[in-house]
Amino acid sequence: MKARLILEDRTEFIGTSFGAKGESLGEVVFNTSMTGYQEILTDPSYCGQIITMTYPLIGNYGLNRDDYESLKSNAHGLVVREYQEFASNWRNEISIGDWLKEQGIIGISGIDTRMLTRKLRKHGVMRGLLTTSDEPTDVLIERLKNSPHMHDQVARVSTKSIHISPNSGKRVVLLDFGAKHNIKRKLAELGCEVISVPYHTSATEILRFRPDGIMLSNGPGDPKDVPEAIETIKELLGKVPIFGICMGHQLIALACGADTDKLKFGHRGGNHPVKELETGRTVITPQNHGYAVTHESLEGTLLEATHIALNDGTVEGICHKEYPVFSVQYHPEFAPGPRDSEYLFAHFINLMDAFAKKGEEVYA
Ligand SMILES: NC(=O)CC[C@H](N)C(=O)O
Repeated sequence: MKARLILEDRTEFIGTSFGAKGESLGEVVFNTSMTGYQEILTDPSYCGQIITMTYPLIGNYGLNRDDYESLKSNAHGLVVREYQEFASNWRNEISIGDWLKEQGIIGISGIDTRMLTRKLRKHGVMRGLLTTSDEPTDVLIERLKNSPHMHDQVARVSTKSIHISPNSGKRVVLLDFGAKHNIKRKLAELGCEVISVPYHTSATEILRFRPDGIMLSNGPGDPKDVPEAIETIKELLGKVPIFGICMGHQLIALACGADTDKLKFGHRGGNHPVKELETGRTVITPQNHGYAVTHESLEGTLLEATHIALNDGTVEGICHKEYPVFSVQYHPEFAPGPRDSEYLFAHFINLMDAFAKKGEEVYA
C-alpha cells in the first residue's frame, strides 16, 4: 500500500506503508542511531514528532519485551529507507509493522532518507504530514499549514497519578514530564525508592514525601510550555538535591533565570561527543532534543556550564554554584546508546548523601 510524506515546503515523498493506515501530522526530525529503534519509538520525548531513521535498514531485529522505554509510542510516524519485516533475533516478539498497526502509527518505507535529512539540516526541522490516502497534495498541504502547533505534549505523556516503586535506599521524587523507563531502572539499581508524580505537582506536595532528592525527567516539546513546573522548581531550589535530564535540564535553567531556544534541527542520535569542562574528558552521549539552554543566558545567573557539545558548541550540562543542583541535556540513562555517562546517577546518590550529612533544615 502506498503512503506519502509531505513537508511544509511542498516536498512530497512517495513510499510504501508498513504501519497503520490514516493520516498523521508532526514535526519531522531525524535520528542517526544505527540501532535502538524500539527505545526511540517508545521514548515519550518524541510525542508529536515524525521520526526519520537515517540508518538505512530498520526492523531486522523486531521488538522485544524488555526494551520499551514507555508503555506505548507517542511518535506521530516512522520514516525509513528500507523496512525489514522478517525479524532475526532470539528476543523478537513482534515486527515493527505489526506493532505500529497496534499503536495506530503510520510507517513509511522506501524514502530517500538521506535527501530528507539533508533538507532538514539545511532548512531546519519542518512539519510534515504522513498519509495513506489518495487526497490531492494541495489539499494536504493546506491542511498541514492550517493545523495548530502542539503545546500540550507534556500533559499527554506525564503520569496521571502518583506511583511508588518501593525500595530501601534513597527516596527520589521523579517529576514526570514523560520519563523514560531507564531513568527509573537506573535509580532502582542504586537502591532508590522512586515516587513518580505528575508534571504539575506543587513543591509543597513534593516536599511532603520528604524526598532525599528530586529527579526532573526528560519530556517532549518546548520547556516554556510547562511554566507551572518552572515555578515548582524555583521553590525546590536549595531545599533538596536536584538532578535534571534533558527537559529537566532545560527547566532548571529557566527556573534559575537562564533561557532556552530552539535548535535548527536538534540533536538526535547515539554518538554525540560532549566535553566535560572540569576534566577536559570527552564522553559519547545519546541525545534527543530540539531545544537547548543558550550559553549567553547563563551570564548573571547562579548557574555555570559544565558540559559543551563538541559538534556545535551548545550547552550540554549545567550546575548550580550554591545548591546541589545539576543537569545534563543528553541521556545518562542511555537506552538506546552508549553508557559513558551512567556515572551521573552515582553522582546524584553522592550529592544526596552529602546533603543529608550536612544536616540542613531540608523540610521547611
Ligand atoms: N528528551 C527530552 O527531554 C527533550 C527535551 C525537549 N523536549 C527538547 O526537545 O529539547
